[in-house]
Amino acid sequence: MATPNGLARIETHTEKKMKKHENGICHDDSSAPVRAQNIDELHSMQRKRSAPTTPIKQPDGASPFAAALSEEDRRKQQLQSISASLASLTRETGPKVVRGDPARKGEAAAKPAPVAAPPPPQPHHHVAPTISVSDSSLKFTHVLYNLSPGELYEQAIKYEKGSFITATGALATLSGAKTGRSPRDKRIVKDEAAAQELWWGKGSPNIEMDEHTFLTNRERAVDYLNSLDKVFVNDQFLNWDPENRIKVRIISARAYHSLFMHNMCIRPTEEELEEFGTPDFTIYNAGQFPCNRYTHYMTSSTSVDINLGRREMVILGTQYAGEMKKGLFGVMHYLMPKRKILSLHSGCNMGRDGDVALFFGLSGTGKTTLSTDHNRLLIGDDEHCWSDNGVSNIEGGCYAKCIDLSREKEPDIWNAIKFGTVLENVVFDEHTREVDYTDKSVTENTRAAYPIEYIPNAKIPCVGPHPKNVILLACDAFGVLPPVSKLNLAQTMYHFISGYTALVAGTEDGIKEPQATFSACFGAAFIMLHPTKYAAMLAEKMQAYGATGWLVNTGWSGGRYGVGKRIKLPYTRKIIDAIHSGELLTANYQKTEVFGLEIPTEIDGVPSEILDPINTWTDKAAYRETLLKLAGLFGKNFEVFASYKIGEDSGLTEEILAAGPKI
Ligand SMILES: Nc1ncnc2c1ncn2[C@@H]1O[C@H](COP(=O)(O)OP(=O)(O)O)[C@@H](O)[C@H]1O
Ligand SMILES: C=C(OP(=O)(O)O)C(=O)O
Ligand SMILES: [Ca+2]
Ligand SMILES: [Mn+2]
Repeated sequence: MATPNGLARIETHTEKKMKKHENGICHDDSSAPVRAQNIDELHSMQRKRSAPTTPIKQPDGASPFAAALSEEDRRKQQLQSISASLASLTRETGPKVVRGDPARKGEAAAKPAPVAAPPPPQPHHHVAPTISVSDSSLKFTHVLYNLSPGELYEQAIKYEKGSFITATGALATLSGAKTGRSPRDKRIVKDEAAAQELWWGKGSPNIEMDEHTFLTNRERAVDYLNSLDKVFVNDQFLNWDPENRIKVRIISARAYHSLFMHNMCIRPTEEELEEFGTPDFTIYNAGQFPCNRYTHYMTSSTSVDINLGRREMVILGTQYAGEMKKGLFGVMHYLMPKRKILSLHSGCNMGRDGDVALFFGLSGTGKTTLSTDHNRLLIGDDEHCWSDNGVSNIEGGCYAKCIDLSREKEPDIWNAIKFGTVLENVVFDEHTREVDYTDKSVTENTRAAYPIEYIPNAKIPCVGPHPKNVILLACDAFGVLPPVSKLNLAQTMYHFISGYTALVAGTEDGIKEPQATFSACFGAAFIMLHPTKYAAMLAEKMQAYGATGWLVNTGWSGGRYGVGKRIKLPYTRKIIDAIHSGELLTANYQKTEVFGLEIPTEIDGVPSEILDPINTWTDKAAYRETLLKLAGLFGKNFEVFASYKIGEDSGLTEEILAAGPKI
């Protein structure tokens, strides 16, 4: 049979099966037609109704009817709890919250609003008189509760400008004007307890604010969130140690923030969600809305406020998602030491034989990169606890830097950037959606946030035995620290308290060039107590469990920044391999001048000449001068710690003081 253009007509498989009816019309009745009467009905068939969030536990003999009621009660309780979280402190009730997407009309919104719970007790007298009626009590706030990544993708793409799906399925988004943390805008309420317990004053990250100002900002955030059609609520956990798990609630305005925390915190199972109850800590993220400069203490339009007494954190004026995860980390730095548990700004992994290593270091020094090791099990990349039971990850995800990311050098991180992953501030091809990881147009601090199970050899649950190696990472922009040194306990403490690195551009707002920084405990921005408190706990644990300390320079070699080059990642990996395997424990060592560091003379797979940095510098006089300059900076930085005792043992304090560089 020929068609008008002369080509033979192709007979399809279906045509063959078609039967000719009497009236001569063809029907393809090989499959039953859809049962929908119209398009709306067809669309409604596409989505299967979720089973109740939790399987209903039925006590013996209870009727299924009673069980169904309790499921409804449970949902009502959940909404009441969220309504209470969102309650203004100056109005009588919380907002009318309903579950579901306001865009999906006829579902949740049609139902009467549940009774709002009363706000939490008001501890302070300076709260304004109660006004019982306002416009906000006439509207509904839709709650999008613990949405799945698919649902959050759709919310982001529909409603948040700058949200796109990349070629590998990640959700690319923009964090707005802030592309890094704002440590100078982080404030802690200095109430009586906090005044006594926390570290205040010179060197401390804790900038004070009073309770009244906190409540002013909290009200600003709550009013902003309640003025929206919908808010996202995440109920999740922190800390894989079941005895010390913390329940967190994150209330945010953006699907981006909800998906970020979905990835970064521990995701509850349906059963765990059923028993969630009241959160231990709540974040109000109103990051798109600024704080008010007329408010006392406010010095910019950004404020990240923590109130330990109220167990709340308020974010105004920054959408950088890292504020949430690092804010909670600060809270853990307060809560855990109270329970004699050491909180650590470190990555952590474990060998197949159960040998655990910690990787301390400031932003950009390699915690995420080096703890993600194809030959070892990943426990976590950034935040851990060390208790009498061993180590546990605080988080449920990783937050990797993506600048210059390559498939060859970091295959596991590369492959984790897929459906579900949040990609912040990256640049991609408009059409192919291929990401250009070298592009710094938006920021140098481009990031990927993914659930830890996206790393193929993640250790789930993320816990492990006591660490064998404690690796201190420093990205030395001066290029004078050796690629690796073995430390005795006093040296480990000296370098832990010093927390030296070159702060790499981007992660903190306003830093454009690497610069030398000292950050106590490799995380001064997050610690709450005096650094010596954490140092004493670390010393005690390292001694008790016989861990060895190492100092690894992941920074420059052959000259300072601008002259030398960053040590090649494959060499650093070989060094780390030699630490894990035990090879470096038995190597030959020599001692460096000034810093008095023990450096190995040989490591498998690493050129021996780079092990002593002096060999890599052509200008030896410049090397010595730079070495002395850095030693001077260390000495000056340590002065403030010289008057503190570390632990019960004054002998250790003396040793630590003596473990620094000699000029
Ligand atoms: N020798 C090296 N060791 C570790 N990281 C390196 C090295 N050279 C370059 N890098 C890069 O430095 C960055 C380290 O960042 P990351 O691991 O995210 O740090 P952190 O988790 O401590 O903030 C990565 O982008 C990594 O590719
Ligand atoms: C998110 C951060 O972590 P890091 O850079 O240590 O990975 C940060 O410091 O903002
Ligand atoms: Ca990291
Ligand atoms: Mn970190």
